[in-house]
Amino acid sequence: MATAVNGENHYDRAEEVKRFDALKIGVKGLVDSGLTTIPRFFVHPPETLSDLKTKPKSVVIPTIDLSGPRATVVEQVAAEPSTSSLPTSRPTASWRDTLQVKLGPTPPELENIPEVCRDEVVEWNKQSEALGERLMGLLSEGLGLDADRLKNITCLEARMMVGHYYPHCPQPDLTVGIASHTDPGVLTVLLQDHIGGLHIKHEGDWVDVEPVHGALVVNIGDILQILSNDEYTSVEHRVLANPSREPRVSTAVFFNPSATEALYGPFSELTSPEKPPRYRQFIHQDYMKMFLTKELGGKTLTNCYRM
Ligand SMILES: O=C(O)CCC(=O)C(=O)O
Ligand SMILES: [Fe+2]
Repeated sequence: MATAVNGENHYDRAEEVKRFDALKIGVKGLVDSGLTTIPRFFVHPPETLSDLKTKPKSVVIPTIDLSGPRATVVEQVAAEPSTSSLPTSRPTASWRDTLQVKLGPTPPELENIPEVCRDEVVEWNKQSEALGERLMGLLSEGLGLDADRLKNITCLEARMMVGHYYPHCPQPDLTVGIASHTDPGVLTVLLQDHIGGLHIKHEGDWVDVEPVHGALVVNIGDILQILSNDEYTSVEHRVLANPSREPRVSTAVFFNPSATEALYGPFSELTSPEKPPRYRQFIHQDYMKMFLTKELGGKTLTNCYRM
């Protein structure tokens, strides 16, 4: 809504967002209503939009075959390229709808899941739990630690599944599907469909993560970067607003520690006088509170605890 203040157009963004939320139609509802221009509160600032038009660099993102010999897989996992630049948080509206389901150690609460995909959610919960355990074993071994090291500090126990729906965006140059961020947890297992639009930052450039049929995308999160004392680096990523007529759907399973009152910091086995810890220790629930209340003042979680 535009109201005249001192003869100038005053835009009350918070009020507009509130009115949109109250409609409870989501972005899909807007698109279904035949909208051809996007509401102003979805328009991102020029600093976000300027590099959307730069063609992403073509870099082959390695696909690791988990059925290969264990030592080879560990080597491949440990040698993964890391990103060098760090994002700032810019909380702005995104052109997508989401559905969140809390997973293990308790089973998903079925009443929150639309009936049409309950069986799939329950099955993917099982599969992703097993996959998460395998990946954490490989990532632990990649650090030269016991395969159970991450599991033993509860990194498998608090999982969250998020379903993203990115409908067609009539003005994809003015907004984003998800703004640039790093995932705050230990790791994320992402299943994307064939539409595309996911970018990661690699050596300062945006790189397109082209969908590979039958492959999952695994993101290192901020906690794993801290635990590994920077041996692994959390990956900055974003999703473009979807220009295609066909909606894009993705499912992310986030792995987080369940020991909310425990202290986390770089693994002591990885630090020494020559390799001092690069991060302060923190209590996990303080960390999550900072993430959820966005008290980061434009910093990433890794930057907050970096010494
Ligand atoms: O939809 C995607 O491909 C990415 C989703 C994502 O980055 C997230 O949920 O944190
Ligand atoms: Fe993410």
